[in-house]
Amino acid sequence: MSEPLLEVDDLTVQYQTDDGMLTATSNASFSISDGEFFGLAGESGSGKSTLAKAIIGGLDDNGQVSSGTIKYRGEEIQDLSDKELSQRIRWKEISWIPQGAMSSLDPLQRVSEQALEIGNVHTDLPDEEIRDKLKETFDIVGLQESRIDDYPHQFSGGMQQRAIIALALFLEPELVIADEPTTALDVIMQDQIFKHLDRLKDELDVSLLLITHDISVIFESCDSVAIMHASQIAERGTTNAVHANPRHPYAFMFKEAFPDIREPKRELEVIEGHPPELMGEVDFCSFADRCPWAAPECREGAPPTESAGDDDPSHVTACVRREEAYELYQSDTSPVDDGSSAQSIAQTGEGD
Ligand SMILES: Nc1ncnc2c1ncn2[C@@H]1O[C@H](COP(=O)(O)OP(=O)(O)OP(=O)(O)O)[C@@H](O)[C@H]1O
Repeated sequence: MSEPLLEVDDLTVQYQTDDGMLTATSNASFSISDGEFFGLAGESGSGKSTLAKAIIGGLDDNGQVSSGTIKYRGEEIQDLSDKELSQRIRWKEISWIPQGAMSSLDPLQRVSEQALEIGNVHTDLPDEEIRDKLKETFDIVGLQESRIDDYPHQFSGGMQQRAIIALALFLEPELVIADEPTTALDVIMQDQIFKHLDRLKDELDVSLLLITHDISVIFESCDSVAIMHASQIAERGTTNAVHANPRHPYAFMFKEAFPDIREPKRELEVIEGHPPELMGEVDFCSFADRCPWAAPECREGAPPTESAGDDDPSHVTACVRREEAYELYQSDTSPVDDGSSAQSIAQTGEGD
């Protein structure tokens, strides 16, 4: 099998705070292949943006990769200097659409001028070639080539977002990291953006790391998915396997918290409680306090990441009760409560 494009292995990222070390990402592992669309989902504060920033070398000054590796085409890049990352990796190999990117467009500069600035820093290409590349990408994201010299305010919100995607793509990177690229847009605009992302897959063979709190978007547009809760990857695998057969309580409850076009209309799940404060090492399941099925061992060590037990070898979950939790959940949410509900098991301690 060919080497993955990006391989994140056992990655822990921490921030120095006044109260000590905060762990934002704990022992995260996943890989992305050429042309693969990979979705990273989880609620706010789960560590998604931190992972993205660690990959691109854009952590805040108080952040650090404490352990683990990030390999790009087999080369470890987590310790590269900012200069090396800028010269060799950023924009040309991996580009990044940060959260709130719409405000990152400079209102005083034409989009083409912003592209020239990026192109001049990261490549030796002549200006005319940079402009040509931008025109080609404008076309792919559904903007008229003639509009590369417009100012951002001459575009609608959805068009601005597509201009940002064009800026992330025009140097033909292998991997685009898009952090909540459609959050500020209405549903129709979101839909248009995702149609254009599909074209990227077909026409450019680019890989995508799509970060969003909205897992329904990932189920519609990605090949694989990882679901994060409070620094830990709870579950990951192909989108089809995780959609059909979620094993981690956070994975299935989170899935049920969003509408799903593949399924009949239903009430949306509400996940009670809040993620814990993660000071120091996360040597327990970070979902245990919110999980109705938590067993004592969930708090006695970080749960090992193990096969979810289906046909997808990449489908893994970090739950010690992975074999029974979903059945417990279903019996709990079924209309007839026969006394074996998850809540009653959690309350009586039976079944542990
Ligand atoms: N510079 C920082 N200093 C201290 N803590 C930080 C810093 N940046 C992020 N954090 C903390 O790290 C944790 C993970 O944050 P992160 O932004 O990576 O999560 P996220 O899943 O991307 O959330 P969101 O979708 O809201 O951006 C949170 O507890 C957050 O408060």
